[in-house]
Amino acid sequence: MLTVSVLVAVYKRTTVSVFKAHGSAQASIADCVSETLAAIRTVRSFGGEKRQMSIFGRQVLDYESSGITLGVFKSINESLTRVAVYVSLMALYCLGGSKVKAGELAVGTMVAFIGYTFTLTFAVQGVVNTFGDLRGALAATERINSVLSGAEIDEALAYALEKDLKTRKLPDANLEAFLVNGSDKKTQTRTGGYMSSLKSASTVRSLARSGDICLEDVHFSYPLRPDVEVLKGLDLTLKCGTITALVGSSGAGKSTVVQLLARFYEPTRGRITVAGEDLRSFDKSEWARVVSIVNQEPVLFSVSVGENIAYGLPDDYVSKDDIIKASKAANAHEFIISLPQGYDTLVGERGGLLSGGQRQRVAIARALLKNAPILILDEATSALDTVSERLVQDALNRLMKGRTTLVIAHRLSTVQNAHQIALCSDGKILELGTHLELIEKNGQYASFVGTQRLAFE
Ligand SMILES: Nc1ncnc2c1ncn2[C@@H]1O[C@H](COP(=O)(O)OP(=O)(O)OP(=O)(O)O)[C@@H](O)[C@H]1O
Repeated sequence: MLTVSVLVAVYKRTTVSVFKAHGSAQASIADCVSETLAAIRTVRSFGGEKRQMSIFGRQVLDYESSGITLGVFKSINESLTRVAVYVSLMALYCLGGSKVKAGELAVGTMVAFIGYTFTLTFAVQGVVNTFGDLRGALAATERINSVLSGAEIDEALAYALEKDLKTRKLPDANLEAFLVNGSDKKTQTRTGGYMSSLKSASTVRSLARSGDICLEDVHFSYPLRPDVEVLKGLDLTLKCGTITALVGSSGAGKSTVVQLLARFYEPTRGRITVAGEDLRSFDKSEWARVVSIVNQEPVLFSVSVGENIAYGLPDDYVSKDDIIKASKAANAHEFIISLPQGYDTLVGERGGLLSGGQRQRVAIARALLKNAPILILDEATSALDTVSERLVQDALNRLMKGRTTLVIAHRLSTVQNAHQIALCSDGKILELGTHLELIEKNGQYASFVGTQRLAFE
């Protein structure tokens, strides 16, 4: 038994790295598949199928070889354990037999002893096997912890989610008990403190409806590149209910402004306010309810068209009439009813069964249904056919009406129709005014329009 215990200790030390390698080989395969499928259009457009397949093949082979190493370790452990057990039994038979022969031990006692030894042996073997599984689980947990320890807790989001969980009934009582009561004391104290300083949902909505949005001396560096300042003291006011077009060369920081407005990140210095209130005093999930984002490549989920539109209000009951109303305003109703199952037609992985223009109109319908007072629009650069383009533009015009809109503009028509144009360059706003004002100024915007005119049109 002592031998077995020593073997268990040795096994514990030697197998950690083998379990880890096998676990990470498995994770790499999953990463490769999900990443490839998520970016399947890009893979296709670059003819990268073969490359992705060879990466996948290499990872499967790595998984195979780490699996074989793990199998060898497990077999050695099993063999050694068994050898140790049977050697112990043999010693027991020899020693017991000689004692029985010498008349020092009764046969019954020896048989009972052998019986107990077998029971003990199986129990120890069970422990060793369970221990092996435990090693695997510990290696996986270590990996999860290393990911979690690298991520900073977003207090605003943590608070918002926790509050949401407490107010909503979850279908599974165990899940609810785990999620709601699972947060530790430290988190509760921290979010409790945070909670008291947050504005209510109705205040957020009314401020967003009535106030200007101001970016005041905003500095920002991405967490993964803290030494590179992307925004360097950016000032910009988005007047309530008007359209601001943001233009600038690639890498100027336009998308970064959008990410800060959406509060995917917070400014490293400076602040963003709405009606004079710092956005940081709003609960992040409440802020998300007052901002709609329509991207160049809208993300649709692989459910029905109707469900994709209803996703505009994921927590509310949305009637079919509301969905149809939003679709009509987004010029999407006609094409949706011509689909095989109308609003119940599945759109496929990331909306792959719809055309680019159709996907955009579904996304616009979703935003119309959400009816948020602030709109962020990343205008599509990819060319649509003339009819589709007109339908999308028409739907967008309806969507922008009366909302505080920031549009990353790629078309001359959008820029011309905007109430103001902000030219972003090297993380700052360099020029601000209407199209005519900036053309008259004959500065960077004028030359930008001159050189990019074809791209705009
Ligand atoms: N997640 C990120 N982590 C680190 N750096 C980033 C990240 N996203 C963007 N950047 C960097 O920030 C700078 C500004 O990028 P941003 O995407 O805001 O530019 P942009 O004006 O929107 O460009 P484009 O018109 O090409 O989309 C770039 O130098 C870019 O490399």
